[in-house]
Amino acid sequence: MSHHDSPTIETAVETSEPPTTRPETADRTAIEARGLSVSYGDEQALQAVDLEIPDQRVTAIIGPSGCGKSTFLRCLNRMNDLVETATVGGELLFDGTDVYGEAIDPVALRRQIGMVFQHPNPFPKSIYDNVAYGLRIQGQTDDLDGRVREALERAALWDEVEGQLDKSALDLSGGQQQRLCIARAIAVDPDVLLMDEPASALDPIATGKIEDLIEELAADYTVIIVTHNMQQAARISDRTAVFLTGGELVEYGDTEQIFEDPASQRVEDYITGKFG
Ligand SMILES: Nc1ncnc2c1ncn2[C@@H]1O[C@H](COP(=O)(O)OP(=O)(O)OP(=O)(O)O)[C@@H](O)[C@H]1O
Repeated sequence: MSHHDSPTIETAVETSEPPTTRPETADRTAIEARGLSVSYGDEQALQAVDLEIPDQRVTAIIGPSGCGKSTFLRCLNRMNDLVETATVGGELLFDGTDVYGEAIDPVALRRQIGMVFQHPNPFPKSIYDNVAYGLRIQGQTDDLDGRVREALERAALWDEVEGQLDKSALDLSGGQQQRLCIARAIAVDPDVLLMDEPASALDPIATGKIEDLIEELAADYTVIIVTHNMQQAARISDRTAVFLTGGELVEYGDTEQIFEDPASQRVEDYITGKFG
């Protein structure tokens, strides 16, 4: 731990505004990693990560390319199961239950821990059918219209698509497609939303809408976002975890503290753009 004599670190971000206005209630832990390690074959991608992620907050995962951000995210809903060479060690608890324990059904887990990807990936179906998809699979078809509408409202898309739900999802703009993917993810009422660079393929206006939406979603969901964009992490997250090369979690804390007064010199160098 290094200490700074002067608080005047020139960071690349503007952090004078508090990132959220949500009431500060005692944080409940939604996800806890204890010594979580991941390797792909011989290559270690995460090194014994200890991390407690609070419920109903936005947690940002930042760090340079290849530092294991996506790997960490993909552990949380066991997407790494789909990578043959991946081995996972240590412990990962979701609401106190071992995510890699025998009692866990990965399909059921992914219903509780939804995911939104970098590039919007709606199905080549209507707007309605995209949102209804998971609900139909789960047999939750009573008041389907109402549920579809509610998900679109929560994803801040309803006003733009009302009256045209039969239109193909592929005819929407990129930003609308991403909000549709968020609607599709929240329609099945998950607890956690994982977002892997959800705005990096979007223009600034569409990005702003996604950022506003993410802050709103944290009222109901635990949101974990991987981003390359430090200003974005500073704007929308409550907590920030900084991973550095080799899959090491170097620092984790309140976003304001991480950006204004990081404990680690390496994190300060990364945030101020000295590398990465
Ligand atoms: N499916 C895979 N098979 C083998 N190696 C992988 C696989 N996925 C990731 N890796 C390796 O694991 C390390 C961490 O990758 P990961 O994608 O988690 O990093 P990241 O921080 O998300 O990177 P980026 O910011 O570039 O998306 C990298 O060295 C990467 O090459």
